[in-house]
Amino acid sequence: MSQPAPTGLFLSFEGIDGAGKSSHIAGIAERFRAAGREVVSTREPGGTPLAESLRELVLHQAMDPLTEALLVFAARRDHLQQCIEPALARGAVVLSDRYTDATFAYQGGGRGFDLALLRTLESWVQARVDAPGQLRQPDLTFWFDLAPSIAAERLAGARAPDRFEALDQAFFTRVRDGYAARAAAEPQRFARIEADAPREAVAAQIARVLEARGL
Ligand SMILES: Nc1ncnc2c1ncn2[C@@H]1O[C@H](COP(=O)(O)OP(=O)(O)O)[C@@H](O)[C@H]1O
Ligand SMILES: Cc1cn([C@H]2C[C@H](O)[C@@H](COP(=O)(O)OP(=O)(O)O)O2)c(=O)[nH]c1=O
Repeated sequence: MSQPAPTGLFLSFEGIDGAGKSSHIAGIAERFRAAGREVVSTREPGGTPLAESLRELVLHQAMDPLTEALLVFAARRDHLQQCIEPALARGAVVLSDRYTDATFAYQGGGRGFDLALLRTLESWVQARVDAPGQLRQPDLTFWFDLAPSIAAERLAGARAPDRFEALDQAFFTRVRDGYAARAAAEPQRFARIEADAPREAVAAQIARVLEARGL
């Protein structure tokens, strides 16, 4: 008798720069490993050698908004094909520090790039081979929501800013609005985390979301 296909799980972590998402991913990975799951921790742009090269360009080279959008989607395509899809097919838990919601928030909201064109790129890049007509989207997205003024205070002096982190609070207000619009459009997929809470309280919110979903 053939075995049923393993069930992978795809979680993404989103929010403006400095919202605190990277601080919690290792703990979540540990939770799933302790439950016996294979965990693949990855990030966007990045997650494969080619996509990491594209990340360097996107974060550090000046370019026009269309070039930026095409590069983040090119990186995502390679990441999906080389890393995410094989991991999900093995039944692994994939934890991705950012995914496509970041493109809608940063390139769409922040840069003001045409959302219809982003949706077209999304439909090309994320088309599923195993499920025709469906796009590869996370099963659950944690949105670390935080006022841009607090994020800026956290990041001040914490690390050298890249092309995005150097932008002003008006940019991050538009990025936050971009996330809010994506969350409103897909409320079942999104879990909004009040990220201005202390670290332990943020971790407790995350644990409650996972428990509520039986994860
Ligand atoms: N809940 C929190 N309260 C205060 N500072 C935090 C909190 N979570 C993270 N930080 C700090 O804020 C900065 C940004 O956190 P980080 O996890 O790198 O954010 P992100 O990955 O969302 O950009 C780091 O210096 C981190 O130590
Ligand atoms: C995935 C993605 C990221 N970005 C931006 C958001 C972030 O500013 C940056 C990636 O940085 P981030 O993942 O926050 O890494 P770090 O915490 O190490 O700085 O890339 C986009 O503009 N579009 C995208 O599609």
